[in-house]
Amino acid sequence: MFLSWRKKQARKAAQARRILAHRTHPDAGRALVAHFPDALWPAIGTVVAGYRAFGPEIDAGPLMESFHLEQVRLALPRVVGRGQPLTFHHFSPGDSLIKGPFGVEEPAETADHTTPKLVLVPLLAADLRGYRLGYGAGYYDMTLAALRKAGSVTAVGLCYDEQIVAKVPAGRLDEPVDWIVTERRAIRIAK
Ligand SMILES: Nc1nc2c(c(=O)[nH]1)N(C=O)[C@@H](CNc1ccc(C(=O)N[C@@H](CCC(=O)O)C(=O)O)cc1)CN2
Ligand SMILES: Nc1ncnc2c1ncn2[C@@H]1O[C@H](COP(=O)(O)OP(=O)(O)OP(=O)(O)O)[C@@H](O)[C@H]1O
Repeated sequence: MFLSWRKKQARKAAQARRILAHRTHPDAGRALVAHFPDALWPAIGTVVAGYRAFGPEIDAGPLMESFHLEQVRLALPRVVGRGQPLTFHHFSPGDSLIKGPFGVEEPAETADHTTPKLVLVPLLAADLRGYRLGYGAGYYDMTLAALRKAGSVTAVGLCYDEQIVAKVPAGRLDEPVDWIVTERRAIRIAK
């Protein structure tokens, strides 16, 4: 069956599961911090891309705040347009943001560009091969492909434990994450 159709079905099931998980674990974003692996904990000055949680996404805020307190440089993505990778821009907690497509908050176009070494990726569903589903626009696939081509980057998917499934439909263009961190554990994806 066509991959796009399988992804659409998987996305539907995953959306329902994520809403339920979000309701069940209101403190999950804080629990993530405790499970973030020491081996990945960024050094002072490292650029880390986070995200502003939208709807039932697991909250990356507490993890980003912990990084900020340790002088890690935070960045957030901006949607440039369909078929184009996201761009990353410096961000500090308290900076004003604007509403982008879907109502996701983003830095203004004028905010300084940066290239992250660590990217926190919001997951809709993921499997133990690191394959993931997102909104379906391919933005993170394109973005990770571009960052990986340009240099070394670590992609850490964040999700509720219930979002991990046996197998996510995946194809040639899908870029797996290197780690998955949930409110319960951290999983290193075997290479
Ligand atoms: N929290 C969070 N931030 C994120 C993402 C995410 O998944 N979660 N993204 C992960 O990709 C990017 C934003 N992703 C988007 C994916 C699709 C559309 C989209 O389909 N927009 C419609 C119009 C929506 C509307 O305004 O009604 C369109 O372009 O047709 C927009 C943003 C960057 N920031
Ligand atoms: N590296 C790429 N270059 C060009 N197009 C791509 C690339 N990666 C994915 N796409 C396209 O993006 C579309 C959506 O991809 P996919 O269904 O994998 O989304 P997703 O992984 O759920 O979304 P996202 O990456 O935004 O979270 C597909 O039509 C796919 O062909």
